[in-house]
Amino acid sequence: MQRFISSAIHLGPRGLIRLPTAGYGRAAALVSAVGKHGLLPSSKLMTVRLMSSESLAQKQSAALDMDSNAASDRSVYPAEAEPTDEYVPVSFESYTSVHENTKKAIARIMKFKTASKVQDQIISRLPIEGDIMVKAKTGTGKTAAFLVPAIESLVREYEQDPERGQKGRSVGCLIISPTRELAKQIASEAEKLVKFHGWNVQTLVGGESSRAQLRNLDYRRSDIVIGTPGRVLDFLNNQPTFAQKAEKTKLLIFDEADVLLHMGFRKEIEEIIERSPKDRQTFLVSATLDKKIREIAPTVFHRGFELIDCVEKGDANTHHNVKQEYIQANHAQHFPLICDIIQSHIDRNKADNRGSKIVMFLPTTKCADLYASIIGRLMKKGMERRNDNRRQGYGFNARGNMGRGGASGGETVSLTLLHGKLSQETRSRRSDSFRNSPVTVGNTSILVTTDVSARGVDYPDVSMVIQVGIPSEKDAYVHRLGRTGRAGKTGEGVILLTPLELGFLKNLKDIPITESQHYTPELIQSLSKFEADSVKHLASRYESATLNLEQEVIEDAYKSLVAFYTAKGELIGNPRGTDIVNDMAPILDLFDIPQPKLPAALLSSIYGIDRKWARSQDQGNRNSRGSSRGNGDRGNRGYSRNNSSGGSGYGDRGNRGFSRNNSDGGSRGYRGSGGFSRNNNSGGSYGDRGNRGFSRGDRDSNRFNRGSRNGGSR
Ligand SMILES: Nc1ncnc2c1ncn2[C@@H]1O[C@H](COP(=O)(O)OP(=O)(O)OP(=O)(O)O)[C@@H](O)[C@H]1O
Repeated sequence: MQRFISSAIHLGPRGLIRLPTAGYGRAAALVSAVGKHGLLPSSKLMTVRLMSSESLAQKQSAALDMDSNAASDRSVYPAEAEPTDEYVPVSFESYTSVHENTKKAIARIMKFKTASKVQDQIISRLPIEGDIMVKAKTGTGKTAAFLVPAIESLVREYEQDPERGQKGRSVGCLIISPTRELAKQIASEAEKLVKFHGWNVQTLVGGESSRAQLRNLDYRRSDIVIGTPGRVLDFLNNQPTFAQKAEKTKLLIFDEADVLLHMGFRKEIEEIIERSPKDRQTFLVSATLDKKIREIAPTVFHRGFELIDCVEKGDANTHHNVKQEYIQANHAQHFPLICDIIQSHIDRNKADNRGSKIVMFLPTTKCADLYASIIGRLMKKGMERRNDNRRQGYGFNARGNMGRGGASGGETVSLTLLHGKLSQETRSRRSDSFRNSPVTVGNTSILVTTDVSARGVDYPDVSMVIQVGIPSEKDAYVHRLGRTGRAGKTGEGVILLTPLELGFLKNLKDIPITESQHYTPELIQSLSKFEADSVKHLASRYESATLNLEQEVIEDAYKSLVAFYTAKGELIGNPRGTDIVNDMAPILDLFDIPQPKLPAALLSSIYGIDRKWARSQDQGNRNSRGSSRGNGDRGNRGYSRNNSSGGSGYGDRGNRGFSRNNSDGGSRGYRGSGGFSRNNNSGGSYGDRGNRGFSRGDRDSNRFNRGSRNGGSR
């Protein structure tokens, strides 16, 4: 057997497997046998080079099915990285193929001593002649892993033709990045790495003056150009001088390729490739290799490529050094719960003599606005608004005591809001401010954001990621979580899921995430009523934090959530429109806000999901007009499916525990949404909670009653 394998497989340098023309079944057998018989150097990961031009596209595509998402199909794919020995870090100094100027920058400016695994996998192969596809976990140093080879490739090119690098002559290397932030971040790392070469780095991103960018291209060196797909394509099509220079580019790199594709840049990628010279080298870098990548690979690579997969077989795409938990809670329970999660995290870090840096993701910008506003105010104590508060959005600077029960003093909490609806300038400023915030003990920085910050963005030392609700696509969970545990550090990850969102867990089958044992339903309930010791002191702050909230802000957040889940239903098992509206309703209940009219476009999307319900919704919209806030008998709010009695549909809202100025405790307690009754002393408000929890089916007076469905579904 061994002799057979040896003759069929050529071991390339550093354990590269070359599969000449063998069919896939055979190749799989061979590779698996190689693994078993230990013919490969165990410390080296496997990569695949497909040598035959025949059915290249098919083969390349098949080779990529090594991603964990394709686990079920694994048996038919050619090569998988068997678990390898622990990677022993290699010092950058030891790489003989890296130019001294690059090494000097790595040591003096970047201050990296040893290469990360993905960096070693690539740099140790230098010089790389062909195309490569790289897969490695988030935060493992992929940026330098492709920048160093790119620089070395340019060094060789300039040695052969010293005039090539001269001002305005050509674009040395073109890097495509999905977002402006990421492009800037890559540029900043590239600038450091080329410092001692005396080269120049340029960015071509939207939101900035094209004229200035063109001027730079004409009059300055363009050794490394990093751009977003839209702007690069615009220049290729409309700026002949740039097109001419780009046509000479020998190295094309797509960073965060999975993100590019998920953001819908496939056409742009194809066009950029179309406009690039055929004798170029192409690198494609990604944290995940999914179906979309498999589909585009044949277009990106017009010849064989090497797959450098640093995620071993059976390993998740997330880090072992990041503990992941999920907590089931509805929106009405979120605010005190989130404060408790944050404060516990701060306390743990404080015990380790560290500060805290937390990224909190929300599904929509409107939600991010609302959560930043409330969490920012809740986390303060004796906080003064920063002088630059207007610039910082909901930036609060807490000076003074914010420890539990007022125990500790001298702590600082800052909160920054960042999402795609802000101007580029504001985004950049806030992003830098969070990046540079200190993580020394006593300092806590919280970034409240959306998926705009999910991928690629490097905020060093993030100690925790809180995901409130699901991301906009399943792989984004890994990317969001990847903002912590970077560069080998530890981190914590928690995702809050409403009953409906629990369906998202099916997408995380390969991810080591478990339900929180600490946040039991009882604890969540007691937190949500501000009864738990850890949050008691927040009750009055919550009162003032929400007192002047505009109804519109809450309505907008609610509508955005309904729209989001209507569009993303697939991720949570395609729920019915009624289920979505029900699941999101606690956020309205919390603030005692009647059901707002949903925009027509959204209604029609929901019609598509659940026509019958949508008809009643339409009717309800008509009926509910004119209902005003503070109206005791909200009765018929229009969304009730099984609720025929106007009066009991919403009944006496004063009973629901969230009512302002309500002294009539009443008896219903309504849903298990937890809550905080302002000025409401009635114990009866939550009287029957214990039994009802999230029960939907048994709510006789629930406007969104789902009929016979799952009573008590917690
Ligand atoms: N060899 C190294 N030694 C120490 N720190 C490193 C090294 N390489 C990278 N880093 C640091 O690790 C962090 C993550 O690097 P980078 O942003 O390149 O990761 P990534 O794999 O591209 O992440 P993502 O998938 O999220 O984009 C950065 O702060 C970077 O400066």
